[in-house]
Amino acid sequence: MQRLIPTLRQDQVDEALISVIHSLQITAKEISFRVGQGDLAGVLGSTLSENIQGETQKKLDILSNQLIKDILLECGHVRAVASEEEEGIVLGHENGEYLIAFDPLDGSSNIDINSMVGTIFSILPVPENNSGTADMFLQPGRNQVAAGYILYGPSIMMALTTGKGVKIFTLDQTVGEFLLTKRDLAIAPDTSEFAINISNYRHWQEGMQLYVDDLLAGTSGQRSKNFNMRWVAAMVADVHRVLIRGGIFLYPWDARSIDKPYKLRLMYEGNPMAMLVEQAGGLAHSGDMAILDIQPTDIHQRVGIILGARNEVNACLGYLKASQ
Ligand SMILES: O=P(O)(O)OC[C@H]1O[C@](O)(COP(=O)(O)O)[C@@H](O)[C@@H]1O
Ligand SMILES: [Mg+2]
Ligand SMILES: [Mg+2]
Repeated sequence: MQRLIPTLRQDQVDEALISVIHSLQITAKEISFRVGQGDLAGVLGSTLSENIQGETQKKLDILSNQLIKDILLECGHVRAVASEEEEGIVLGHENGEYLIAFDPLDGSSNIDINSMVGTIFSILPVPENNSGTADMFLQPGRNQVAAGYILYGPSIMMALTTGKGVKIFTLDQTVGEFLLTKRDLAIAPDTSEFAINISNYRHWQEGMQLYVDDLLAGTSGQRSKNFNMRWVAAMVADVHRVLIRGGIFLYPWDARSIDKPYKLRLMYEGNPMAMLVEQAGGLAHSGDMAILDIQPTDIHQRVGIILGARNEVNACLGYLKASQ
């Protein structure tokens, strides 16, 4: 089986970008070791602090953030990083060619129950102005040169796209190398599996409620088809399932809180997952437009997410449109 770095060279990925991905590979090994040790490494549980989103930080959120930041900033090709756990950007090398936005630990609520968590990353080019401010990051996801995630599950996997399809690498813990285990992932256009946190039903727009009503009605409803539901409560794991066996994943607009109508973040959750999904032939939409076409205005902005099987995403958008 082929190793990660030679695979990237074969795909003619730029050496500077390979070096950034190599650094991410190191962080993956460091974090996965600590996740695996769990209580033995004293990494479970919450801290007394909150992040910029006002969410209580888990010990592993902080530790993963620090590890990724330290390792990426040592790589001479990183101009700056932006993280879910950092209010502002952190500058790296003045001549670095890339910007990395990341969610150091996605699915934080799963940490203490020994369930799936992951790291999500988005790699953007440094724009011409190279201003050294957060503005450098405010580029549509379409500009991403690479995106992916590391899933700390029963096995440790890296899903990666550099714009030439999606590949999955699995960490061989006996040699400490990520090996290519799947290539050319393709999401089937139709599905009968959906993922949404249905406890938010009463807060959704009418179109979303009607769409989910029809999924639940199965063969007795308009869709004349039964649907199955899954919810891991870690986007990284729910999207991984969509990439591997198809499906649709939704975290739509909801009216729980006026200043937070969306839960998930654009720069380090929506954009990287949207690039992976589009590269696998699926669709990724916010409810208003393709996620990758959104012009960001803030590194921590939130976004609606409807992604996965092409025909199913279009079916959902049809309900939203019809109820407007
Ligand atoms: O609490 P809910 O509605 O199940 O939300 C789960 C969602 O929240 C998240 O855990 C948010 O990510 P973080 O853990 O990085 O804050 C997503 O991974 C997941 O899809
Ligand atoms: Mg997250
Ligand atoms: Mg997180």
